[in-house]
Amino acid sequence: MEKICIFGVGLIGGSLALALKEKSFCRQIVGCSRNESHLKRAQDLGAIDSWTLDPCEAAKDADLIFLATPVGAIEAVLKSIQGCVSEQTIITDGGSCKQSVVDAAERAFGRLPDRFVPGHPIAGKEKSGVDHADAKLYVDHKVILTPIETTDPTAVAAVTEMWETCGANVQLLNVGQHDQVLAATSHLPHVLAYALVETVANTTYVSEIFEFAAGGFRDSSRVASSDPTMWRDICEYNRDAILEMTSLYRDRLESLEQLIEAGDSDGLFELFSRARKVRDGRFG
Ligand SMILES: NC(=O)c1ccc[n+]([C@@H]2O[C@H](COP(=O)([O-])OP(=O)(O)OC[C@H]3O[C@@H](n4cnc5c(N)ncnc54)[C@H](O)[C@@H]3O)[C@@H](O)[C@H]2O)c1
Ligand SMILES: O=C(O)C(=O)C[C@]1(C(=O)O)C=C[C@@H](O)C=C1
Repeated sequence: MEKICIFGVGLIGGSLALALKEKSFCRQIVGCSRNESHLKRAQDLGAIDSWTLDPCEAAKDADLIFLATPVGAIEAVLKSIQGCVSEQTIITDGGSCKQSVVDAAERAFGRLPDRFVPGHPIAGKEKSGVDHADAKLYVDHKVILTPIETTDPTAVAAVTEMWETCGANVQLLNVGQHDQVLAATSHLPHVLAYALVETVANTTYVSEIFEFAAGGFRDSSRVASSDPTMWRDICEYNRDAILEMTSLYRDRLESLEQLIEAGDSDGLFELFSRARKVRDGRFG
């Protein structure tokens, strides 16, 4: 490819840029966002060759555009390039929920462009910004693409090749499946981690709790250090699937509370053993 354009050169966009540069996947990578200092930093770190604050300037002549802003900004970005992007240009994204991105693209273009390939790398960190970008972030991680019936298969193949160049394994899912599965595996754990830290932060012994916290609290709360804008947007744009999971979780927590309250040691042992078996069976 000649030119790749990345909107939002933070952790996800910056990591993609670094990986593609390492493999010489394209001749030039152009960054675009609203924040000049982020773009300058991305250029200093060697993630992008050049940058502009003008979306049309960035998108013009691009072979591929990657959207790596928070999901709530995707519609505005698409609207800003809608009149200046070639029909041949492949557009893809890394947003954490997919129905909202498909809806945003339909609103921006009037219909989902055939060469728009919704995507989501299942890799990341609780740190955001290009300073935390890493060329190896996607190695041996899955990337989910959620094309619809009208998506051009050659665009899907090109996006697949791009991710495989970064060392990722690409899999296809439909949009609804993606949003439900990710609500369970990623969005619920983040909501729980934020709630856990909020719970602890409002207890009397908060300073002692942080002082004496070892692996348990650190591991369970790690993702509460994630970017609040990103997670605000995900909760807004995958609302229904997340609420379904929080409701199931609340029921399970209540059953657990009842077992503890009743001193039901057999019940507790069975529940913990079942959960451990399920987790060990998949993650070892
Ligand atoms: N962080 C993760 O672990 C992770 C993993 C997979 C997918 N994602 C998704 O990737 C996307 C980016 O996340 P990130 O962690 O790289 O965030 P980040 O904060 O590191 O980077 C986001 C970038 O977008 C830019 N930006 C914000 N609003 C913009 C706008 N209106 N127009 C143009 N640029 C704008 C910011 O300047 C920033 O450089 C999000 O949609 C997120 O849901 C994140
Ligand atoms: O490892 C982490 O810190 C992450 O939060 C990564 C993680 C996840 O939940 O697994 C976060 C959001 C994504 O959209 C994909 C990956």
